[in-house]
Amino acid sequence: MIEVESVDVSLGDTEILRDVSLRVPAGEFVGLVGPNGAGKTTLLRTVNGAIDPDAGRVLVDGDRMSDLSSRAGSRRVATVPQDTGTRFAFSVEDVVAMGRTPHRSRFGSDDGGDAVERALERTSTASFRDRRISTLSGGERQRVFVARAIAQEAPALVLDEPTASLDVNHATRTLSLVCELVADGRAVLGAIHDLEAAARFCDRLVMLADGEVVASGAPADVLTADALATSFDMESVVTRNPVTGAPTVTPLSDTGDERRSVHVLGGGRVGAAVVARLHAAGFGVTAGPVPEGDELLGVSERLDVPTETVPPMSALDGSTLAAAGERIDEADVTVLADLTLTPDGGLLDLAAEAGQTVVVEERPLDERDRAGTDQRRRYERLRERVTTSGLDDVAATVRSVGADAGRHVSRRGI
Ligand SMILES: Nc1ncnc2c1ncn2[C@@H]1O[C@H](COP(=O)(O)OP(=O)(O)OP(=O)(O)O)[C@@H](O)[C@H]1O
Repeated sequence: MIEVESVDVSLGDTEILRDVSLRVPAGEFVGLVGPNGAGKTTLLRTVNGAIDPDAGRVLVDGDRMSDLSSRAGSRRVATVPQDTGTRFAFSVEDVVAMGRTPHRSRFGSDDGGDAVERALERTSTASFRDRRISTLSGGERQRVFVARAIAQEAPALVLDEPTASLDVNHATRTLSLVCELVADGRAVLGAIHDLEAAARFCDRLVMLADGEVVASGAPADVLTADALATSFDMESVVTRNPVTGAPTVTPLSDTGDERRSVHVLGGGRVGAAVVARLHAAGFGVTAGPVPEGDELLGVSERLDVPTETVPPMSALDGSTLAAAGERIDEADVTVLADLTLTPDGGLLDLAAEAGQTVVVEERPLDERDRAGTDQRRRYERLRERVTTSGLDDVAATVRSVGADAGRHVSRRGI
């Protein structure tokens, strides 16, 4: 168990960490996220005993790190550093064997058995065991340092950007391996820049900004658009990864000059993505009507996109339809974003009045179970009328919604 209690750290004249507290119980993987310069590396170096805090304390398995000798400290905490560059011409096997140093007696004996062998196997580095570490690629070298940390057999592990130089396959394998080490009962604290990977593999996240903990808890509670805006100074949309269920952060670029105006009819996941894309691309966006609680509303509130709402499950009344109709009239283009076919067809009537229209669908129409035959026919007729001329910029922007999510985007519509 790693316990960080009200730690302050200054380096030179600069205060780097302020009143930082966190706990990593055995069997838990806690991810440290935050912008460059937030103090993640400094915190990890305080946890592994390389830096003594000016105030507060770090305990590992109940003992204060600053009270332990460096040998005893290394038996408690193993580290995978951010910079794995080395000037020395050690072999891979030598580097992994260094993990055993804190376990060796004064006479050089080590009762760790085949710990080095097992670490080489687990990290798939055995095949280049005799190579000089300096001849490996950055990613291969990083795996060797993970192997060294495994060979160290310490109950706590700190990782500073363990996947920074790894390709997507090795990054996933390395983090899966870290999860196995956690399942074995280790306490792991890792700084991870890749927010999606952090959300997927970590049990909890701690967000650090400007030397302070600004959020901590389950990944979905920490990776909110608000917290990301405050800490990383960026607008983003947070959705769920359809495969892993973990939060996915999509940073939005600066909007620049406003382009043409677009009204988005529809909602849900596709509608939310369409609004975010169009807004990011600089279109003047309006949306609605959508039921309160719709996924689109979360995005439009975040981005200040004017959006009509109706109570959930209620029929669309005349004034709501009239207000939405006005928005459509004012817009240059209307996007039907996975339009739900409401029984009363109110949205279809609105869409039918729209001038230039782009259709984005999550599923082909014939898979829609909620649509009655009449609505389907009207929707099909609507699609027949969809214009494509002059829509290139809007269509290109929303087409990527379909491509990104691997979904169907109506060819006829765009
Ligand atoms: N020895 C030092 N003396 C003074 N300031 C330092 C020293 N080492 C680091 N800093 C500063 O402390 C701050 C935190 O650095 P740290 O490396 O801990 O951040 P980080 O969150 O790990 O950043 P990154 O994501 O870029 O790796 C930075 O502003 C850095 O410039």
